[in-house]
Amino acid sequence: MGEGLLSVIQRLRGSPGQELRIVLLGLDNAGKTTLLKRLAQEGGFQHQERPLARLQAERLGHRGAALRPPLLEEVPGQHRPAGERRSRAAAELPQQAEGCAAGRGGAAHCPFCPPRQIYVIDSADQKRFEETGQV
Ligand SMILES: Nc1nc2c(ncn2[C@@H]2O[C@H](COP(=O)(O)OP(=O)(O)OP(=O)(O)O)[C@@H](O)[C@H]2O)c(=O)[nH]1
Ligand SMILES: [Mg+2]
Repeated sequence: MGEGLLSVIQRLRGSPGQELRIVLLGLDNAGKTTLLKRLAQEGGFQHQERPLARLQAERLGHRGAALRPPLLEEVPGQHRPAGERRSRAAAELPQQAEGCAAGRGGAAHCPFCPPRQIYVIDSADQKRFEETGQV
C-alpha cells in the first residue's frame, strides 16, 4: 500500500531547504492515519504527533533533520455533516499555509504554499462514495 504514492512524494521532495507540505484529507475512517503511518515506515520518515491550535495534526519530518518543516500532516475526518467539513477546510487550510510561510517572507516566497493535498477515499466503503464526493 502507498508505494506509488511514496515514489510521487519522494519525487516532490525538491531541493535542500525547500519546504514541502502535504495534507491528507478525507472522511473519517477513510484510512488517512493508516496511510500516513505506512508512508512513514516505508519512506523512512520520522513520525511525530503534535497538537495544533485548531486541529490535531499528525506530522512527519525528515529523519535526522529536526529543524526542517513537516512533510505530511493529516486533517482528521469528523463525524459531522459534509457542509461543516467544507467550511472547516476552507477556514483552516489557508491559515496553515500562512503559518507555513511565517518567517520566510510570506506565501509568495514559499513554492509549496498552499500545501499539496492528498484526498483519501476508502474504496471498499461504497455506501459513502456519494458523501465523500460532496466534501
Ligand atoms: N481492511 C482495511 N482496513 C483499513 C485499511 N486502512 C485503514 N483501515 C482501518 O480503518 C480504520 C480507520 O482507519 P484510520 O487510518 O484511522 O482512518 P482515518 O481516516 O485516519 O480516520 P480519522 O482520523 O477518524 O479521520 C482503522 O480501524 C484501520 O485499521 C485498509 O487498507 N484495509
Ligand atoms: Mg486519523
